[in-house]
Amino acid sequence: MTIERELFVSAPGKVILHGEHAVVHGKMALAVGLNLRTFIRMRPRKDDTVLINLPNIGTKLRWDIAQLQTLLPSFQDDPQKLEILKNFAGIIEGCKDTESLAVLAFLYLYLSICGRDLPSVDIVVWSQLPTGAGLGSSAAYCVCLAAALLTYCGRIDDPMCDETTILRWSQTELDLINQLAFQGEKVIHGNPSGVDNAVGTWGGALQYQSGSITPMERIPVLHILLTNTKVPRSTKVLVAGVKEKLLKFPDIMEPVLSSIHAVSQECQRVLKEMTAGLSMDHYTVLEELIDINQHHLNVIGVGHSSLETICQVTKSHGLHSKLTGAGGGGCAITLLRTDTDHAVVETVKQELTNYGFQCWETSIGALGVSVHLPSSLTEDVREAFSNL
Ligand SMILES: Nc1ncnc2c1ncn2[C@@H]1O[C@H](COP(=O)(O)OP(=O)(O)O)[C@@H](O)[C@H]1O
Ligand SMILES: C[C@@](O)(CCOP(=O)(O)O)CC(=O)O
Ligand SMILES: [Mg+2]
Repeated sequence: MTIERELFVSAPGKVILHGEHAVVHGKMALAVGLNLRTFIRMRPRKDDTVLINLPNIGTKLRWDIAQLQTLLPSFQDDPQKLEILKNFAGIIEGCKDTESLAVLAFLYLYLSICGRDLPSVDIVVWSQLPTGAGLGSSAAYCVCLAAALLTYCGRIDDPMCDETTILRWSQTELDLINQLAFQGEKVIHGNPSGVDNAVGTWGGALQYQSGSITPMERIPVLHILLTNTKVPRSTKVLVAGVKEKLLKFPDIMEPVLSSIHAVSQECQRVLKEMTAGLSMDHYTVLEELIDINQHHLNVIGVGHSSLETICQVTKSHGLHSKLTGAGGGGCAITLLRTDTDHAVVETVKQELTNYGFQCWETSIGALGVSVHLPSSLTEDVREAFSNL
């Protein structure tokens, strides 16, 4: 039974503190939810069509449910036949970004495997996250779609059972959302580790390794400067490049990935120690780990001159930075100490902005995937959706 009301769902972006790329090869990553979110609004329709509006990638189109159903036989044979979905998503509208629509088609058709009818709905996805910048926009998109579609078709409960503001699902339901979102990430990334959709689902801070998710119950409030180089890049291409290098130089690359794993472990130990009593020595270790990991990420081939500029500018002011996410451009994080002079931060932000980068201060840790009452949405989100 599909729900017959407007549904608002959101999921956070993420910052990987340590472990990007190594986590694809079975090492540990530490990742935290980011207070920039992706939102999906789903409204019932009665005309057997699906209206899709994805303003962040400039895509707006309509599918007939009947068109989707023509894909079912081949999809049910082998859901991994993603080319069918990409062709469907691409040819129908000549859309430049078929991955997003292929994810949508994939998740829609997955509902049929659950024995659910394909609902006729109006879907709008709008994000506060820059896409393709290393902040997990793809995962936030997949988590929102998975949660909204599973709720809409009644596969998981509608948490909006009473009129409170932000509600969430049970652990079992969150597991299902995460698994389906991971399938969506495979369409976009090709070979994702699953860390991004895990953080999008559960939020907070977590340790991730080979599918095992360990929430980091208590971590200190870390302030970071997030800088977007605005250099576009594709996570899928970068992940494939690291795999190629690993196959070409296994004896050289494996020790580097193992060292990144050790950096993640040491960072986790220090963060835990900080919750028992914070000292400036802790920050010194965190800064050393950032420098070591950034060096390793350059060695495995995912650095970029724009990221090096961020490292040099911040280092000239005594701050330490590393890329976050797939690298090759996108975003970097800079650790701000509790005793970092605000004037220094402002100077650094100005210098980085002069390079054309976008900077914003934030703190780590954000709520995972959530349902919202329209009245509980913040003004900027309400304003964005009012025009869509
Ligand atoms: N809000 C959105 N609407 C539609 N598609 C999105 C959105 N956010 C992300 N995507 C999809 O995810 C892709 C970016 O994923 P990726 O390369 O992994 O970068 P990121 O670091 O942002 O996760 C986009 O090209 C698009 O296909
Ligand atoms: C590079 C990687 O470790 C993180 C990718 O993050 P993003 O898509 O750039 O936000 C890939 C993965 O873990 O799936
Ligand atoms: Mg991604």
